Amino acid sequence: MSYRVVIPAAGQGKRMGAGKNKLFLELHNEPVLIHTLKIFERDTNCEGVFLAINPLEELELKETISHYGVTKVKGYIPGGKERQHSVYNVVKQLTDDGVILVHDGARPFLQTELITRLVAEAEHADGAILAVPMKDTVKRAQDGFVHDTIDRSNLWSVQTPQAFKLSILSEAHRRAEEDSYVGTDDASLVERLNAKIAIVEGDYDNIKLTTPEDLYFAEAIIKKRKNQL
Ligand SMILES: Nc1ccn([C@@H]2O[C@H](COP(=O)(O)OP(=O)(O)OP(=O)(O)O)[C@@H](O)[C@H]2O)c(=O)n1
Ligand SMILES: C[C@](O)(CO)[C@H](O)COP(=O)(O)O
Repeated sequence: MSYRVVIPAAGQGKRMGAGKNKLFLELHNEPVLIHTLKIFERDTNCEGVFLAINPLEELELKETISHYGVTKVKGYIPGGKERQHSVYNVVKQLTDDGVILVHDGARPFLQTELITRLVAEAEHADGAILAVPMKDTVKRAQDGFVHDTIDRSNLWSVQTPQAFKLSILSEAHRRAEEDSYVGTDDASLVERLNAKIAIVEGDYDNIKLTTPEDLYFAEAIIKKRKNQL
């Protein structure tokens, strides 16, 4: 099943502390975003990639993408204040209902077979998301003290991609904007439509590069995969 992918790539990378957009940081001599884009470049089911970007980075981005021979990027759309606004800025530009994946530019280790499984699940629900079972105990705190422990048997650590039909994703964002609701993922907006969203078990390699420690994990994942070749 073919799909298009929206990649929010307009963040500032504040928690990474690199003083620039973390998607330009290099992993084994290639920018993080190129690692991510190559996932979709080699997936024949991907019809096109639409990027939410910082316009100030557009020239550098286009030169980088051209240098690495990435051909599937069909749109460079200015991002917004929050990730949600960046995604919606792109979604508003898309036409023709079909499956849309939203995938963080900061998640460069997605495996193609998970995309295939996710898109298949999205066919039979209002959407589908990748997630992995929570490994740590989760507690709610209040004023610096434990308030309660949340039963983690039904808790998932949510990843991207998240897959939806364009019509549903667009309506979810429109409604959220109308209600001034800001969520941390697209599924939380679609949930507000009382939608049925399938969970597809992802893998723990599909990390989001957020803080400096994640770069160590990234090096280890790349080394592991090179050894598997
Ligand atoms: N206004 C924003 C914020 C984030 N993103 C993108 O959304 C993805 C997930 O966001 P996050 O990991 O939070 O990235 P940053 O916002 O850059 O990180 P920080 O919050 O530490 O600044 C990233 O690919 C980021 O580039 C975006 O397109 N527009
Ligand atoms: C969308 C996401 O990656 C799912 O876990 C996460 O919510 C993004 O959070 P961020 O703070 O915008 O990186």
